[in-house]
Amino acid sequence: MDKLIITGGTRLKGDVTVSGSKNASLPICIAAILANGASTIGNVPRLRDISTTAKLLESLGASVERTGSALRIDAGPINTVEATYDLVKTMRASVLVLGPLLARFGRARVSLPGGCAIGARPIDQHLKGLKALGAEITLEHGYVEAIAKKRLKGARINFDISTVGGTEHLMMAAATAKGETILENAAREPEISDLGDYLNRMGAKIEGAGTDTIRIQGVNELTPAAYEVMPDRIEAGTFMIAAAITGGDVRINGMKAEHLDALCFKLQDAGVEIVSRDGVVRVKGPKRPHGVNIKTRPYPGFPTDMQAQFMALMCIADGASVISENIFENRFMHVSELQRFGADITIEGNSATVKGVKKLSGAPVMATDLRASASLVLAGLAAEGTTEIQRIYHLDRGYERIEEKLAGLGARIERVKES
Ligand SMILES: CC(=O)N[C@H]1[C@@H](OP(=O)(O)OP(=O)(O)OC[C@H]2O[C@@H](n3ccc(=O)[nH]c3=O)[C@H](O)[C@@H]2O)O[C@H](CO)[C@@H](O)[C@@H]1O
Ligand SMILES: C=C(OP(=O)(O)O)C(=O)O
Repeated sequence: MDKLIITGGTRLKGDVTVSGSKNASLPICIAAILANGASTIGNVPRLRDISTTAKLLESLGASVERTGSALRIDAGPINTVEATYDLVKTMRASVLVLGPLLARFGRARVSLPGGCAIGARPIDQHLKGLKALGAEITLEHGYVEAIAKKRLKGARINFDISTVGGTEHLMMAAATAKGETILENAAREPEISDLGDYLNRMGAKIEGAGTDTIRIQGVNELTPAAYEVMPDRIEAGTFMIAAAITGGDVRINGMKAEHLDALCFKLQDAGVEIVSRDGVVRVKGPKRPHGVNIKTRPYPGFPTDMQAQFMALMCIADGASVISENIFENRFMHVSELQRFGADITIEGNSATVKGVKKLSGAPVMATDLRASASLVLAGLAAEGTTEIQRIYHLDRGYERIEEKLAGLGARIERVKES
């Protein structure tokens, strides 16, 4: 197992380029199942979750080849409709194969994803929607079995809560259903619009992706298509905080600033300078940020996937901040690790009060989930002395070559094999 060793205290400076979005690549690669042929998906990051997706698609019979940042996914040869526990347990998004398999083959058997470090994460909204489209669903031996005796049929589906995966899942399943589907109270994350654009490129008729009402006119079939995935807004946000927390001056290339408005406003409130021009976002950190409160919300609110990283920044703020997590019930795993750096944080219910300290000091810590790991890297960059982060396989799920990119900005960071 690899670990990261960081010697903190360097102001980051220079240029960094954002990779393709993990959270858009996953549903888009899975949507390729819907066409009987080969789609080429560009700007797909090299990440552990993407290798898991490739393995999952191959386990169904598809062929997946990578050339540079593009994946060619030939879903023509798919001959199995079962996604096993071994694959689904390592990546929750695997459950999204259920709808496309059901739509194309009339049946599917997919392991229940179960909970994970950040919460229980049920899929009731996904299943409610598939049932509304006419699927018969049974749960047995830890698997969801779905059967559609006839072609799925369009329906009006009102989500009880805002769910990104649920919205994506039903867009895929409804794309080839008979008639019209209307998704109400749909999630509005940019990755949903990206999936909608890819599906439309395949011949789907989807309007309103990115708003809370999505209208889908079912088509008879989808055809393979080429597509370029959007930039990763969470990776971009993480680099913004890396600049802010080190008092650095970093130019971030290839990001879409408009996807990160909520984060940008909060960073500016904290005293961070942000200038966006010609597709480049320049971020200059203050001597010391001010304490700022945040509440995580579905898009366009403050993203839960940036909560841990923002908390790392608040650990060295001048003043206190209250950070409320409203999306996942257990997304404060990083708190006990940040405390090892000397951070002053107390948790009450779904809120953490962070009293900024002047300096963090490097410490041995352990990564517990993807964004928690990113917060430890950020704290390590700001801390005095050396930080060792173990279990960084979590980080490799979502950040492409993070140590190389940070080293390119002057960070003293190296990956070593754990003995
Ligand atoms: C691969 C991917 O894109 N992952 C993102 C996606 O996860 P994911 O799609 O799993 O997140 P959801 O938006 O579905 O979950 C939001 C909340 O709804 C709950 N819920 C969800 C579905 C359901 O059927 N029932 C239910 O109760 C979840 O437990 C959670 O508390 O959106 C999250 C919220 O922005 C992000 O943190 C993840 O990075
Ligand atoms: C929680 C995340 O991913 P996933 O939904 O794949 O667990 C994330 O990207 O921060």
